[in-house]
Amino acid sequence: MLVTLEGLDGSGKTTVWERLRADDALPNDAVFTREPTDSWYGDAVMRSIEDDDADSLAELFLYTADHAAHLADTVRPALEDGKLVVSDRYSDSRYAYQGATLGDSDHFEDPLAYVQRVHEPWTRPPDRTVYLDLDPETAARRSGATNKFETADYLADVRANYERLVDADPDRFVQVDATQEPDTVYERVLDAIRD
Ligand SMILES: Nc1ncnc2c1ncn2[C@@H]1O[C@H](COP(=O)(O)OP(=O)(O)OP(=O)(O)O)[C@@H](O)[C@H]1O
Ligand SMILES: Cc1cn([C@H]2C[C@H](O)[C@@H](COP(=O)(O)O)O2)c(=O)[nH]c1=O
Repeated sequence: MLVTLEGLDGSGKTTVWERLRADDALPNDAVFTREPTDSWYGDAVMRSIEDDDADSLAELFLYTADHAAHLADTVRPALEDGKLVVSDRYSDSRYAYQGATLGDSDHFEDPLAYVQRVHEPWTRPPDRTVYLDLDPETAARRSGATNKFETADYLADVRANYERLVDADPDRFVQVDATQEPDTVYERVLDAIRD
């Protein structure tokens, strides 16, 4: 089973993911993974994140290459072994974030739908996605605005894209209010995974 954690920068995904990894409530052979990955594909993505002038379309394909390698090297093998996989960010991050960065492009009428079409023939959709919902101002503040994505204006567009994804697939998404206390957020996420 593939479970993904999604949300704006600063919504608390990594905090929850690290706590899940340390918690014996989940199977002890569960695989904890993340995107961008810890690989040379992920390194290329990180270089792009740090480049304020990176081309948005080129950046989409860097993230997408990282996802393809992540699927081949980590996600599919673990699922074939019957393991639970918990990923901190996954394909919905591309749909929401690159769907927003490509919003200024003349090439696409609906950038989010385009990014989904790029993935559709070969990706492995999550079985459950926990969406940590947070307002863009708090997200920008919590994340420390350390990269070009971490501004309230941009994150407002990303949040609108996440909301569209949640509305389109209500059976897969479980929405958790990320303004709650960390312990409460954690319990809600654990319930969603156990369910
Ligand atoms: N429920 C919460 N309430 C208040 N602060 C929180 C909560 N959860 C996490 N934080 C704090 O917010 C900051 C960002 O948390 P975290 O790194 O887990 O977010 P993230 O979603 O993984 O962000 P990014 O996508 O930028 O990596 C950290 O300082 C963390 O301690
Ligand atoms: C996977 C993925 C990530 N991003 C953005 C979101 C963040 O601002 C950075 C790095 O992610 P982290 O969780 O803060 O380490 O990259 C993106 O735009 N598109 C993606 O597919």
